Amino acid sequence: MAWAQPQSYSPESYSKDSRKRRRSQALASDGLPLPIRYTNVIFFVTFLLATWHLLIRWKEKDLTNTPFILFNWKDVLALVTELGSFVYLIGFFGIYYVEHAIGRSTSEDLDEGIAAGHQEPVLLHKVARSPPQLDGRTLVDQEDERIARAVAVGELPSHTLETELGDCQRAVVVRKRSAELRTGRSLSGLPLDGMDYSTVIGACCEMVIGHIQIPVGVAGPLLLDGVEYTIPMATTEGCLVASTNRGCKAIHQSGGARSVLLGDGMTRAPVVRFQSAQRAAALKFFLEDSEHFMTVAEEFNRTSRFARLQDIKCTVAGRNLYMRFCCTTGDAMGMNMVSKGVNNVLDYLVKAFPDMEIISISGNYCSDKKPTAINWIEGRGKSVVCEATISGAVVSKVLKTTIPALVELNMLKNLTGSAMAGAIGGFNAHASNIVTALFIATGQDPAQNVESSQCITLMEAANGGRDLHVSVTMPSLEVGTVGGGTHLAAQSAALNLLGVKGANLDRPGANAQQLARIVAGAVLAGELSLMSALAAGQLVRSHMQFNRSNSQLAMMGATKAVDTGAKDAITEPTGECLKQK
Ligand SMILES: CC(C)(COP(=O)([O-])OP(=O)([O-])OC[C@H]1O[C@@H](n2cnc3c(N)ncnc32)[C@H](O)[C@@H]1OP(=O)([O-])[O-])[C@@H](O)C(=O)NCCC(=O)NCCSC(=O)C[C@@](C)(O)CC(=O)[O-]
Ligand SMILES: NC(=O)C1=CN([C@@H]2O[C@H](COP(=O)(O)OP(=O)(O)OC[C@H]3O[C@@H](n4cnc5c(N)ncnc54)[C@H](OP(=O)(O)O)[C@@H]3O)[C@@H](O)[C@H]2O)C=CC1
Repeated sequence: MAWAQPQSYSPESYSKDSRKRRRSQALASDGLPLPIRYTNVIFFVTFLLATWHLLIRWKEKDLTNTPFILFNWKDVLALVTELGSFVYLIGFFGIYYVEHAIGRSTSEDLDEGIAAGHQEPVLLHKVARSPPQLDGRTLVDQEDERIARAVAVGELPSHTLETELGDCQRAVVVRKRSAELRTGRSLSGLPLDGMDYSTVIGACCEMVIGHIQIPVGVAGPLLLDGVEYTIPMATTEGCLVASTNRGCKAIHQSGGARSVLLGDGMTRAPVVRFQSAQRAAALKFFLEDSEHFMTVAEEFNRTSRFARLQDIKCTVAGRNLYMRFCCTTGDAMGMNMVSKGVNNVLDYLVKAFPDMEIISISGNYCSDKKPTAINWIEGRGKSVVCEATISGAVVSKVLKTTIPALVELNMLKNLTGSAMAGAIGGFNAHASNIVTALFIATGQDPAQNVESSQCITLMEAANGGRDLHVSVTMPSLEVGTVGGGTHLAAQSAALNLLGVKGANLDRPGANAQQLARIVAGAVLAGELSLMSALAAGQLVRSHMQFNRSNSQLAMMGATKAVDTGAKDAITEPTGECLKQK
């Protein structure tokens, strides 16, 4: 079996480069969005000038026997400047460099790495104890095969490989091999090459053994709010990209789609318990008081430069209280940010309400990764509505159906059918298809497709029946352009294709909001096309063409042979099975 040659990564060079990069890219503050290296120089020079002026004046007054407390306007200005610069230098310059000189906690390092648009192999910094040994040799000097065997039999913990070897790429090679040895099953189809695993560890995945390939297609151009977008979609469902592409064409030929951002706020809802329902209600009323809200918001906001508390919605169940904190999160999707902020608030609240028992930081009233009515009604992440007016000619020529057929189908399927099924936000044909393909392509959290796909699709005849008005309303689109998997090379390329890569430096949050609009626009295209295919009785035929090709059929034949005969046995020479019985 051909093994990838591990690249060598030096922990020292990582930490030096990253610190330098962070120092050069960090901003002074929200209110002073200049790189910290410039503000440091400006305030340092101002401090020196003011000091120099005051010293000269002091000498003059001494010589002329003028009382020191007689100030002219220049002296007052110099004093104020001196004080201001001093506060800045202590508050920012001092703390910033002291923090970096003494080293920061892993999580803060990670936060800053992400802020700078990079992920760091944070675990690598920690190798500072005596090097681990295997058969009397230091681990790094051992053969990969020997280390893999040690991991396979439990002699060496698998999850410490990155730290012990100080090399993410090599750790992945060794772990993959150890999984083969332990199970006796081949992983030859799982690629190792083509991914920089140092960007994964400490940010996206643990116990890494490779990466999965998902084809990425493009649909479009999608004409949305006057701008053309090429939509990257990662999917294994043949026909999906073709369908979205057709929807984009119909929208484009009808003058484009328009979108409106209705709301923006990520939520986290802890559950706390009291001795009585009365006490639970007391905290609810406390938080509903605007003065208390301001104090709580201060506690929350100090945990991030971007997360800003907007609202707390409380509900009582017996003696338990659920508090749904909602905040803006800049260009990040925001789950870590909102959780960090809520943690701080809980620390504060427990001092004011010592009888409050914190059950969990998440009480499912948030609601993350579950289909719920609260997200559907209140919204979560970005709430977007997107619409288009499709001309009758395009409906018949591009979509191969009629306006009355689409309107009737929408009513009977997306509204009545979904109501009969008891749907929560599932009043659409396949919003999740487009949401998930775009989520995977752009590094979103794929599990959040659950609530992000909540959507109501509406279709009505317009302009006296000559045109079709179509819209999608999506209250819970949870997307970000920084954080999570957005920094990985492939995902970041997809964001770049859409023109929303990374943080928006001029208007923090604008990139993530734009991404949400694009997702809604692509869903509109997908809805139009699938609904048309259903109305025209085209669905099965199109899937036979794009989703069950000849090569697929051949593979299905092969699967039959497997079903009747040999199991998915190992074919690669992976050695004997070392699985512990
Ligand atoms: C497949 C089509 C688009 C053919 O549709 P068509 O109208 O026969 O195709 P056409 O050859 O006349 O081409 C029309 C346009 O479609 C696009 N198009 C056409 N072919 C391609 C292609 N190969 N690659 C890229 N784009 C393609 C392209 O824009 C093209 O214009 P052109 O560029 O030629 O000027 C149509 O039949 C269709 O949309 N079918 C529906 C498929 C679909 O939406 N599948 C989604 C999954 S279904 C599911 O999972 C959810 C479900 C169904 O269970 C949910 C529920 O309960 O409802
Ligand atoms: N903790 C949880 O309960 C859950 C976590 N997740 C996971 O959380 C991750 C996403 O969390 P999320 O909070 O979005 O991301 P991150 O945890 O990656 O946090 C975003 C970081 O980027 C910084 N940042 C820099 N520029 C910006 C900008 N313009 N706007 C916003 N932030 C900026 C933030 O700074 P600052 O430090 O100043 O805020 C913060 O440090 C995903 O991996 C997801 O899978 C998913 C669900 C639940």
